[in-house]
Amino acid sequence: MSQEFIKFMRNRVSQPILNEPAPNVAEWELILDAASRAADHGNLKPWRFRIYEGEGRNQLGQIYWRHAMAEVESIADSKKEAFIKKAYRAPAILLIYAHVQDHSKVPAIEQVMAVSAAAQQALLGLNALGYGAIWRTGPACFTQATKDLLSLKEEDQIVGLIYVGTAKDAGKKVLDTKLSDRLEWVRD
Ligand SMILES: Cc1cc2nc3c(=O)[nH]c(=O)nc-3n(C[C@H](O)[C@H](O)[C@H](O)COP(=O)(O)O)c2cc1C
Repeated sequence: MSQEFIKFMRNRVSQPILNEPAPNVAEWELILDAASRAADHGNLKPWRFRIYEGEGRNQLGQIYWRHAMAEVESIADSKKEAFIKKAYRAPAILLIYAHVQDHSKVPAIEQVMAVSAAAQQALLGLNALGYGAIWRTGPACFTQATKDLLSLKEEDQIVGLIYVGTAKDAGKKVLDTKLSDRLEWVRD
């Protein structure tokens, strides 16, 4: 098991082209329950998950569009369709965000880090059940306008939108990690 698991992690890839099916409810619960075992200082469970699927994706697309209208001066109405379509690039989209609490020992950054760890666990869990996924963000994830449109609180922090489905290209090349350029040992 251990070598297999290491190999599984080592060969993880993101999948940009995603078709049906996406996980069913039981699979989502299994994956997100496992993701909820991410390292978590203070056991705050700062992660929050929201899944957009089916016509629910329209709500997200509308948010993409309304955000663009708020941010870009004189954006043409003809662009609306393209923004809505962004939310239909995968059969399901997992919004993962941190619900950051005021805490004497666990600063906000650590809470966001814990949610980031949960997002990575979710990626691995999705892959383990045979689904493809890609973690996306973008500047729009970090504006108060987006938080308002998503009905998030001011102190919340979006960590990612994970697009999920079944990979079109299951044989995507796994890149070299170039670990040796990034690893140092301190021995004496
Ligand atoms: C926080 C975060 C945000 C990301 N945002 C985007 C994004 O908006 N668009 C994108 O194409 N890739 C984004 N990526 C990168 C992809 O998720 C993916 O890692 C990258 O395409 C490399 O593919 P690989 O995971 O197969 O090596 C993001 C990754 C992280 C960790």
